[in-house]
Amino acid sequence: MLDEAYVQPEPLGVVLIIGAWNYPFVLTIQPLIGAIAAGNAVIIKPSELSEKTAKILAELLPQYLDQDLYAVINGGVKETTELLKQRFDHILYTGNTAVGKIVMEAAAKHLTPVTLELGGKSPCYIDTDCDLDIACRRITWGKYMNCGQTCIAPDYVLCEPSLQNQIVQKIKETVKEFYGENIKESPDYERIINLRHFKRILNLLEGQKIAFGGETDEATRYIAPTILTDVDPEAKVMQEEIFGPILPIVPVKNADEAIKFINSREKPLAFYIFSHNDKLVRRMIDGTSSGGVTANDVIMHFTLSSLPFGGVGSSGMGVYHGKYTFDTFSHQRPCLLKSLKREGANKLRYPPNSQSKVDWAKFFLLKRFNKGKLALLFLAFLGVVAAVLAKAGYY
Ligand SMILES: NC(=O)c1ccc[n+]([C@@H]2O[C@H](COP(=O)([O-])OP(=O)(O)OC[C@H]3O[C@@H](n4cnc5c(N)ncnc54)[C@H](O)[C@@H]3O)[C@@H](O)[C@H]2O)c1
Ligand SMILES: CCCCCCCCCC=O
Repeated sequence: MLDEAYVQPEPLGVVLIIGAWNYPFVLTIQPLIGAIAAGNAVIIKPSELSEKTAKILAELLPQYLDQDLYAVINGGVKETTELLKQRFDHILYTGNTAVGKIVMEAAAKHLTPVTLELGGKSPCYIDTDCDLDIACRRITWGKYMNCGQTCIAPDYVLCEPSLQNQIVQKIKETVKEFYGENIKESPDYERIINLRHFKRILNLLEGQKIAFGGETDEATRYIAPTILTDVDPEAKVMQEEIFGPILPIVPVKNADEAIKFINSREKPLAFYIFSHNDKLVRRMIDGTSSGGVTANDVIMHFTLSSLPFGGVGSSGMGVYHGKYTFDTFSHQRPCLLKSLKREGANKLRYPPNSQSKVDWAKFFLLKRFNKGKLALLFLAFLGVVAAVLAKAGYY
């Protein structure tokens, strides 16, 4: 009561931010803002795959920020491997899980804490009690945005078999509304980042029942918005994060089977559920685990700076966004400021020990007062009297 106790956030020191290519600006600048706010020096390593953004970041940042404190280092695996040999005070890495393990291993050599923003297969459950038109519109937006190359895109849909054909039909209509008759000509429909990823995604289509889309063009790395139906949970397309414009629909009997399905796999970065039934929404949230959740929409939890963003299990560790970025890049230092006066009150903890000291300690630790509210009130009263006396200098 008489001492001062507070938490003082302090900068960690030098922070390394390694970005991914799919949203190369936001995935480096957003953490940078929080790291600067928390008082750190920062090294940014943008992804070499989005080479033009990497170049422009290296050109622009030194024009606005102190070059001694904030540096951009460009390069690929070789340069990043060298960088990771250095000692940092925190590393925030965004990218795939395999490289996440490499980053964590390198960080462990210096006991450097890490925030790993990884990926995974984010499921999307559509309930029968749902406005299918709106659900399919929102899913179409979140799945085909950036050509499916979004960490929190709904990876696959789980629904009762009776919904499957309606979902295909409604997504098909929405794709036409968003991108027109000739999707290839749409200025709003993107392409796959490179040939390696293009081939990887095509490989996932092998042996699948294509209910919509499926057209591809290697020369421009175009893959049409595609839907697969009656997908076998063991199929290749269900074993890895798709990160492309392919939406598998896996029929399940009901919500309980969907929960079991989700829980039998690695913890995803996001979980989506569409339903009018609030109780079901809560039950599915309580019965599963994921980095984040949006109900009756997709992606949008990412946009709220009031919510922490991050993965769990194989989809990552640690969080950022808004104040959470500041916290991630700070040490929360607990400070207790005591006075050198009132030594009498401290005698209880000094030897020689005695039963009476133990009894008094129990008294102050409230052990005796867990039964009656009256006793607690009495103790609070005693505390106030002691504080007043101490302030007045009697103690
Ligand atoms: N959680 C999130 O916020 C988030 C955001 C975007 C992407 N992702 C995930 O990232 C993945 C896609 O990104 P990616 O991994 O293809 O991006 P990427 O290829 O750009 O790699 C990410 C970063 O790791 C570096 N890197 C690559 N190989 C390395 C190695 N061997 N050693 C050290 N550093 C290395 C790259 O230079 C790059 O800066 C997906 O799984 C996606 O879900 C997650
Ligand atoms: C309003 C929509 C904003 C979408 C931003 C999504 C960024 C996802 C980062 C992971 O890939």
